[in-house]
Formats: sequence, C-alpha cells, structure tokens
Amino acid sequence: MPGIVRTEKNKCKQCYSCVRHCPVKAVRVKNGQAEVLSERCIACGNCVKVCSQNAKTIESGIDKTLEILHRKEFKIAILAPSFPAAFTKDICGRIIAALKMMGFDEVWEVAVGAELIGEKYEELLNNRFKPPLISSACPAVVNLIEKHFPSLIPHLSPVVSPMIATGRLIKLEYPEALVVFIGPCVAKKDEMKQVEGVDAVLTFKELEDMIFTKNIDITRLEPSCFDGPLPQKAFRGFPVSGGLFLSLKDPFNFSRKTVIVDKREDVLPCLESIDSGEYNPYFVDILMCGGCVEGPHFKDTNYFANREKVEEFLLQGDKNDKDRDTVSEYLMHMKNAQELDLTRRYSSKAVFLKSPSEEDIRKILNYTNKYSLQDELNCGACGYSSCREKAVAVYNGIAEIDMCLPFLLTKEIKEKKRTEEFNREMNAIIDSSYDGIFVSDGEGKTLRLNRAFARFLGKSPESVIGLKADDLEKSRIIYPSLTKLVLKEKRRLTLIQETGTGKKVLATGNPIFDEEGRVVRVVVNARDMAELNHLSREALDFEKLKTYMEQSSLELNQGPLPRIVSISPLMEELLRIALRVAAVNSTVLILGESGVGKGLIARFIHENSPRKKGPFIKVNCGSIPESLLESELFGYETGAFTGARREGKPGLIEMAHKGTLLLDEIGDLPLNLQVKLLQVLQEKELTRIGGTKPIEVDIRVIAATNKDLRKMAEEGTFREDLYYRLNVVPLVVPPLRDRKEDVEPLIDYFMAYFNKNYGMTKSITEDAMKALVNYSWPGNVRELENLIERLVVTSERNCITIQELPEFIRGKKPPLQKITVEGIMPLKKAQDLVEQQLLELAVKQCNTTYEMAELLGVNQSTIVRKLQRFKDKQI
Ligand SMILES: Nc1ncnc2c1ncn2[C@@H]1O[C@H](COP(=O)(O)OP(=O)(O)OP(=O)(O)O)[C@@H](O)[C@H]1O
Repeated sequence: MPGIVRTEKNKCKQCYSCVRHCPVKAVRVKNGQAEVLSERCIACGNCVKVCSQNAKTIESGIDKTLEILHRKEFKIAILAPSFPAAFTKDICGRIIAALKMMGFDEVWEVAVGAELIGEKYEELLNNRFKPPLISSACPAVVNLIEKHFPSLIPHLSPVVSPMIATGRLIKLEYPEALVVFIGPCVAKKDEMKQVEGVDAVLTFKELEDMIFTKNIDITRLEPSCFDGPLPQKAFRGFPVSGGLFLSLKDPFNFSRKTVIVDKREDVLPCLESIDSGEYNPYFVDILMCGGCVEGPHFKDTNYFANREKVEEFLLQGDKNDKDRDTVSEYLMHMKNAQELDLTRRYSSKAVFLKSPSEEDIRKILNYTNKYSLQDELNCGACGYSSCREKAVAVYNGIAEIDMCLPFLLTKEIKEKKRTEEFNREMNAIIDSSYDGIFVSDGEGKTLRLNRAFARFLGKSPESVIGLKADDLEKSRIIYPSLTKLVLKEKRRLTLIQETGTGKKVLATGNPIFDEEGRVVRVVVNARDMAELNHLSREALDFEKLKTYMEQSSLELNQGPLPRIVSISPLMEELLRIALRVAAVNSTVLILGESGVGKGLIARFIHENSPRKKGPFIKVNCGSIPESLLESELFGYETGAFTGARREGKPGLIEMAHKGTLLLDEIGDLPLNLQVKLLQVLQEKELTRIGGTKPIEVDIRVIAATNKDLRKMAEEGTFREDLYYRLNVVPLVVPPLRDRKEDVEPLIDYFMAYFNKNYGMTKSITEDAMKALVNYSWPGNVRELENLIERLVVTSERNCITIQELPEFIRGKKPPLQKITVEGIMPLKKAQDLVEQQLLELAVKQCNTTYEMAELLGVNQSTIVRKLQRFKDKQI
C-alpha cells in the first residue's frame, strides 16, 4: 500500500532533518534525495512538520471530499474533538455552518465515537485483558506496534478508534451515508485505508483551503450546531493528554498502574521497556503527538493553548446540547444498535533491518575516516544518533555512506585545495603557453585570456575581461571577431585576425557545448603570423639539415664497404695496424691530409671489429652549424628548444650505441662540446639537452682530422685532456704523393666504378695515365676520384686522352694568381686574405660548395667551414 507522505525530489536539500526526526528511520536517502519508505513509515507526519523546504507533502483528502460532495447520497462530516483548538472561538460554530454550505447534510462530533469505545476500554480493563492494555486510538501508535514492535500486538486494544466508531455508527443508521472525517491527524488518512468506517479524511488545514477555494466568507455565516447524538462531556476531552484515561468511570481505580504517554520522544522508550519486560504497567494510554492538538497540520502548535480551547468547549458545550439525544438514548432508539461492531484486529507488518557484522560496520566506518572509537563523533548531522546506527542504515541501503558531515567537510577542504592547485597549475600552463588563448562565454563576453593573447592585443588581460566580442570588434581591438563567428556557426573555425597593435594572428576558435547543445564557451587559440613564418623557416632548415645528416650517416652505415685500393707498402702497414686495433675497443685518432681516406680507414676498423653488427655513425663536426651540433650529438628531450620535435630525439652519440662513432674534423669541435665529449668518453653516459636522466652509451670513438691537434692543444684551441683521451692509438694516413704506386690502381678502380655507375665503357690512354700518376694530387684520393668521374662523364670519346686532362695535370702548372703584397703583415693574416680572395673567385665560378671544393682541391666541409668563418669574422 503506498504511504501517505510524498517527497518532491527537487525541493529536498540534503539537510537530513526528516531522517533526524523520524522516530523509526523510515527515510531512505538516495542520490542525496530523501524519500519515505512506506513499509517502515508509521504515518506520524513528523517529517512533514520538520521539512523546512516543504519537500514533504501529505496525501490530500480534498479531491475525494469534493467527489463525495458531488454525490447525491446522505453526506455527514464528523469533526474531531480537537476542532476548538484549530479554529478561533467565534469561528467554531460557523465551521459547522460552512460545512453544511459546502454540501454536508449533517455534522457530527467524533466525541460520539470516543464515548462508544470508552465503554469498551472499561470492559477490557475490568476484565484484565492481557495487561498491559495499550490504547489503539492513535493510528500512528498502531502502525508503530504492527511494524516495529510486533510482539506487542496482543496487548493492543482490540477496539477501533473514535473516528472509525463514529463512522460505523453513522453507516449502521444510514447505510448509504458517506462519511468524511475532519481532524488534526495525518495518520487518520492511513487508518482510513486499513479499517472500514469512513470514506474520506480531511485535515483542518485542508478544510480551510476548501472553504477558501469555495469563496465562503465564514465570518458572515450564522453559527450552526452539531447534529447527531450528544456525547458526555468527558469524551469531548479525548484529544488532550490522558483524555481516554480520564473518561473512564473510575479512573483512579487504575491510576497507579496507568501510564499516559503523549510525547513523541517517550513513545519509543516506553514500548521498548514493555517489550523487553523491564516495565509492566496495567494500562498504557498512548498518543504519538501531545494529544491530538499538536499534529503536523496544526497551524498553532502551542500545546497548552490548544488544550485550553478544547477544555473550554468541553465545559461550555454547544448551544443545542440540551435538545439532543445522548449517545445511549440514540443507541436505544436504534433498531440494530447491537450490530455495531467496534472491534479491530491487528497483524504483524514488521520489516526489520538486517544486522551487519562488526567487520561490515568497520568497513563502512573506515570509509568515512573512522578508524577508532574517538573518530566516531556521533554528531548526529547525518540524522542518525550515532555513527554506528548510520553504518547499519548504510548497510541496509537506506543511508548513503558520505552523509557524514565531518567527513564531507574534510573531503571538501581537500577538494578545494586540489581545485585551487589545479587552477593555479592551469593558469600557469595557460599563461606560459606560447599560443594566445582567449575564452568567452556563450554570450561572447570575455572570461579570460592569457599573457600571449594580451600581448597580441597590446592590452592588459584585466582591461579586456568582461568586454563583449562585438565591442572588441567594433573598437578594432581584434578584427574580425572569431568568437562571434563561432557563436553564429556553432563549429570550429580558423581565420586570420588583425589586432589593434597591427599584429596578424592565425586563430582557431572552438565552441564548447553544454548537454542541451548550447554553446557555453568559445576558446580561441592564436599564433602570431610573423613568428609562425619565422618558425616554419627555422623548422625547414632544421629538418633539411637533419635529413642530410641522417642520410650521410646511413649511407656509410648501410652501404657496402667501399674497397680500399692500395698496393703501397705504407698503406699495407697502416691497414695491418688498423686490423689489430679493430679487435680492441680503444679510441683511435686518424690523422692525415684532407681526402686521403681517413673515413675509409675508420669504416675499415669498424667492419673488422666485434662491433661490426652495430651502427657506424659518422659526424662531420665541421659541416654542422655550431648551434645545431650539440643537439645533433647529444639529442634533446621534449620541447627543449624551439623547433625541437615534440617527442624528443636521440643524438648521434646515442644512436651509435653498441657501434662506432666517427667524429670527423674533430679539430672543429667547439670547446664547450669538447668538454661534454670528454665526459661521455670517461663516464660512458650522456644527458640529452633538456633532460635530467643520464643515458648509458657503449660506443667506440674514432676521431679524424687533417689538423695538427697537438699544436692546437698547445695553442689552447683544443682541449689538451681530450687530445690525450683521443690520441690513444694514432693512425696516420699517408698522402697520395707519398704512395704514388697507388695512383694507377686507384684510377683503374674509379674508371671501372664510374663506368658501371653511368653505364659507360670509357678507357684511358697510356699518356693520360702517366700524366695522372705523375701529378702531385694536393687534394689526394678525393681529388683523383672527382676528376675521374668528371672525365668519364664529360669525355666525348670512348678513350680519355691526355688532351682531355686539365692543363695543370698535363704538366703545365696552373697559372699563378698574382697576389699583391703591399706591406708586411702577420703571416696568418696574409694567409687569410689569400684564402678569402680565392674563395671569392670560386664563389663566382661555381654553383655549389662541392664544385668549389673540387676547384680549390679541398673537401666540401672545408669550404663550408671557411666560408662560415669569413662570414662570421666579416673579413
Ligand atoms: N684507398 C682507397 N681506395 C678507394 N677509395 C678511396 C681510398 N682512399 C680514399 N678513397 C675515396 O676517396 C674519398 C675520400 O676519402 P675519405 O672521405 O675517407 O677521406 P678523408 O681523409 O676522410 O677526407 P676528409 O679529411 O675530407 O674527411 C672517398 O670517396 C673514399 O671512398
């Protein structure tokens, strides 16, 4: 059966007041909303009275009454004896008149029913009915015993309430009559559903509402009197505390053994003590409220004033009292009075809560940080008198675990701290963002912007916050307004905006939607176009360089080992030593003029070492711009610098792990990197740029140079400690002029190689060969190789003749440039000037640094380096 109390969910504000004041804890809190459990509810209406939010309402009897009033049957209203307390003195008689005006044929007093059952109580008490006899006039008490103290059911008086007794008397006399009870009690609405006797129940408050709605001006009505039989005075006092007891013929007969319970807080302890056998009264005159003059639907709840009004009516009576038959006279006139059945039966409706084990209780308590007895504050904020009682409710699913106020407060403080921290972090992230960030609400009002965006606008963030997108656009602070467009189109948009400072920004606006699909925020992300262009150029250069680096390294590493062509005893000796060195892990320093084949020897050592399956990485320290060399060698971590890849990148040293690292042109390694390299050689670990964690590397280092490192170390341009660390095994590759016997085999080798490469079958005449062998090859093997390639490609005939050779090889020395010396200057400066002039000439003649290298007989990296040097020094 549904209960009589309803909860308006959205009004419930988690105050737990209803839980606290419910005597039987019939309130379940679920998702923060309290709802009454009809199976546990005793319909006392207390939760309705204490709910400050008016979230609890009582089932209304108005509709049912209206329906009855529309019927043609005989309609009788029965007024509870507490009515004088509900209305002012001059209104009382007029209430009866108002009820008749509304359509009731008669208005009876419920005190009649009280007199009827009073006799029954007399009988039960005199016949010693299963003491203690517990009165059953209060339906909330009956519910309490049936649902929560079923063992006391045999002691409940088997007599109906005065309301039911009055209803039944009327229906016996007028079987067709419809009876509406009007009283102070909400529990009567529940009783009506369980026991036959009345057709509707109205509270005094509902009656007032009906009178108001029907536009009845009660003050203008002539007072009217009660119909029906006249009850004895004593029974008009039924609703006050002990009213039933005092109505007994000889109450003092039982006074010592009677207890009058009329306070809500006393009801439970009384029944508990009787139930436990601790307390053994003879008669229990028990009401849930302070008599029936203090219910949840009573406007003025001052018990004493209410009680006085009831007693006044009891003494003064009604104007027509003397004209009415008494109850006993009325019964005598009835033909079938003996058929009046005033008995009531009860049944157990007990729904007990499950008892959790101690372990279960502990688990629940622990969740809210209650680990010891001291932690159990029993503050009652949750509505339960103790933390354990609440734990039992949680276990039974009628309370929520986090209903604990101290726990929530601690949690909230923590949460607040976390939110503050998070906000601080977010602000720091947003403010440190390189991109400009601008946030508006769904109306286009500026909520926040970061420093970068404020910089674009040339304004302080504070001066922009609160301004509308439209205003920003009109005043040209930023134009056009992306926020406006996003709000209009409701989609992500990108466009170029111009700011008041003349900056152009590339901006992307994103709408943020709420659950209903409305745009609640617009987040604009912007980049300065000028910076963007600059970055893209930088990134392009960076990528190009890396591709070049990776390709050159991989070429060496992955391609077939180039043949070392040599028949000279000097080279044979060198290779023999190189082979021996290859077997061990020592650092090798390869010295020799440019283009003699130092790189080739390094590769030879790697391929013949135990590391041959590992990588062979070649780094030309002279050809990578100094600004990039560090990151190329040591790698970098995420976001270490502008243009860095997002995920970071290992350096070439790290890439050479388990293999060999050739540091070519080591003499060009900047001093700061020399220190870092020394650390790697000594500690066998490195730290990426922007990183903190050292990375272990197992590499063999081979350094190569055409410079006099020892001299450089003496002059302080190369670290001495690094020089000694590298110079463990020095290998000197002899220049080609010192091993002329290798020239012819090398020419044959390169002829065959390029013929194959270009699909040709060129050969060379003996004269040409002789001239080539006799040339002194300042650029060594590289110069020779380049010339042969050019001859194979450019020679018109199948056989390359001496005429096709450059003049300087044919014996005629290359024409000497006239270098004017106008005075004494340091030799080094003179050398620089000469080099500079030569480079200037070469730049004019050649398209690439490779061509320049060939023309000047040095390798390309030397050209790059020297050009850079002259540029830097602006010589
Ligand atoms: N003995 C050789 N047999 C075949 N090819 C050789 C020989 N020596 C050198 N070369 C070729 O000559 C070119 C220059 O050699 P390498 O780059 O090893 O010289 P390098 O001394 O390292 O030059 P740099 O000092 O400019 O770095 C390469 O193409 C290499 O293959």
